[in-house]
Amino acid sequence: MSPEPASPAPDTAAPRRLPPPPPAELRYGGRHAKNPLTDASFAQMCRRLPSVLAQTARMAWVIDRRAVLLLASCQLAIGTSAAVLLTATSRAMRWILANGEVADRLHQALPALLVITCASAAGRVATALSSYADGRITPRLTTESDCALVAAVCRMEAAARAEDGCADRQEAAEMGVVRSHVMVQDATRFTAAVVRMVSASGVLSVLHPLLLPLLLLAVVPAGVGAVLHARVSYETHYANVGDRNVRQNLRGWATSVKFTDEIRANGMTSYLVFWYRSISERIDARTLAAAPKMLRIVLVSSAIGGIFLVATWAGLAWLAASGRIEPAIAATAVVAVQTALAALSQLVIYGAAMFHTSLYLADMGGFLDYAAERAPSRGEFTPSRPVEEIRLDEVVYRYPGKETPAVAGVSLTVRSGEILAVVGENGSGKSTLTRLLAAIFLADKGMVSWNGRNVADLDPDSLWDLSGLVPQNFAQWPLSVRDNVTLGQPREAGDDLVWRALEEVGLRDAVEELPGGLDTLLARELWGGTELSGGQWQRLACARALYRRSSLLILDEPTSQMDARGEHAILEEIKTIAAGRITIVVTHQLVNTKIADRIIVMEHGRIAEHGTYDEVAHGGGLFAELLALSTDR
Ligand SMILES: Nc1ncnc2c1ncn2[C@@H]1O[C@H](COP(=O)(O)OP(=O)(O)OP(=O)(O)O)[C@@H](O)[C@H]1O
Repeated sequence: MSPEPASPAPDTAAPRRLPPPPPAELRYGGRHAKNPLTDASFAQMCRRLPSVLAQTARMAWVIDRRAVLLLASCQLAIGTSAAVLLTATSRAMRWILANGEVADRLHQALPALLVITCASAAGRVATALSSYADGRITPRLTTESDCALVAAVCRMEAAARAEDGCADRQEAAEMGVVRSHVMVQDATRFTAAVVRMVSASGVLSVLHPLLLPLLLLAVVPAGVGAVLHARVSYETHYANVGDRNVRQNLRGWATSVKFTDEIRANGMTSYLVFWYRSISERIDARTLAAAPKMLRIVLVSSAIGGIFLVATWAGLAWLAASGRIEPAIAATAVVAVQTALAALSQLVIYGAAMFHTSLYLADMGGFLDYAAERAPSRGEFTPSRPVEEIRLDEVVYRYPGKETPAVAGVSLTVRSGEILAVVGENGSGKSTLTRLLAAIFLADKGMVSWNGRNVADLDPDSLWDLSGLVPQNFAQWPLSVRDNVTLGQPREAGDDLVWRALEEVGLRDAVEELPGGLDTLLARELWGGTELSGGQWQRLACARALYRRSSLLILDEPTSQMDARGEHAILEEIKTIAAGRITIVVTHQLVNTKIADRIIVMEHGRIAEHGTYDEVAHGGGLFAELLALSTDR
């Protein structure tokens, strides 16, 4: 007897591990937008400040006019109190430094001292009121910017979101929202500094014309330094946009409860931590590389400013020592120089901050314009109800950046009451076809029409009012069960319709068992939330589409996670309600296509076969081959 052939030994030796690959290098700079700093000169940057101020004022004015008026009055009060304070100081000094009895001199100086006290108090009150006004504007300003950004992204054409660089632009725009937290505060402090500086300079010029130019020379280098500093900082930010976008995305995935199992059971934790750290360190490296440059800017500008400041004090000492100004005037000049110096420093700091903010606001404004240009610019016709017929004529659609079209010349007509099944191998264009049928994408070539009218001429909101879609990757909204079904569009019949939709997908019992019934929050990661199983979530996604009772119902792999009972229930329901609507079912479960009146088989973006179940199952083509493979076990 010949020996049994030895079966191959199981491969028990663990393959040698290699170090994980570093995260891909992503660069935003220059490819998708122009760095605004490339050609910006210092003068151009300074010229930008009034427009930033005006932009801030305009944005704030829309939000709270009274608070803006209060802010403006406070700035005026702060400036006036500074001027009054300096003038009164000069008067008080004259008496205090005069000859005579101390009591007499103090008595004479008393009115001026009282004015100083009142001016200081008024200045403080105005400062307090101005931060109150800022507190009234800033939160709403940030909310407005944030909401504008979210709305712009939500309203863009779906196809535009796939454009190269769209996500990076969006990430850059997010920084504009972050900076809107400080823009009013920076603008307020900047204008307060301007007003205070003007008052102090006025007083100083009156005291001696030489003092002001010297003082300006002391602060201008700091101003140039601060703006150059902001420029380097923004350049670093700009270089980091791409990496920050990816990091932010990966952070969401790595820390989401939804992927906990996959990350752990596939041993991915260390890689994710390594990946996150690597990309963070790369961002840090760019930031740190800019630090010596920033240090040089600060040191050089401070040194030049310091030399001029010493010259200012020396000049003042010389004027006093040579008797060119009285000691009382010299004493006032000391206070005025200090005041003007502090105001100028603030002016420089907040001017640079505003300039810095203006760069981020420009990114945000740029993105909002970009998104507005990509908002649906379709016609305004309202589609006639119900949708009786959808027709595709030689429709072609290619994703941005792809060589070949995902749908490459499809002609098709579907009518109300019909169930159309779409099958085909992965990547053959089934989901893209459903996006074209639902007018989520507009055809690059050819035409999709609803009831004879080109979908490009129809108002998208009224059009989508007539459709219901269960996509392949449906959302698991962190909302209550009720809101997950109604998607924020409750009907007059109230919860009855919600329960009916849940019943139709066989989810009623499970929802009744939830602690809060329809009110249960479906988000385990949120306090008080609970979670459904994968199949239950899919049933809920189907319930959403059924609840809409729409003229067009599209189900893309609606039962892939369901048990046989759930799948059967849903297919039965689809058949029951098919009479009043167009139903499109995309599926890889070929047996499920038996419920369809017609089947189309997609291959490389085209319809390869087309007919009833019996016709395609026995046609000897791709469908028959796939069917045979699905039963070959
Ligand atoms: N957002 C996108 N951006 C770029 N290309 C895309 C995008 N979505 C799909 N594609 C490409 O379009 C082609 C068709 O994809 P589609 O999702 O329509 O296929 P499908 O038949 O639904 O596949 P599956 O059975 O895997 O769901 C594929 O080559 C795919 O890579």
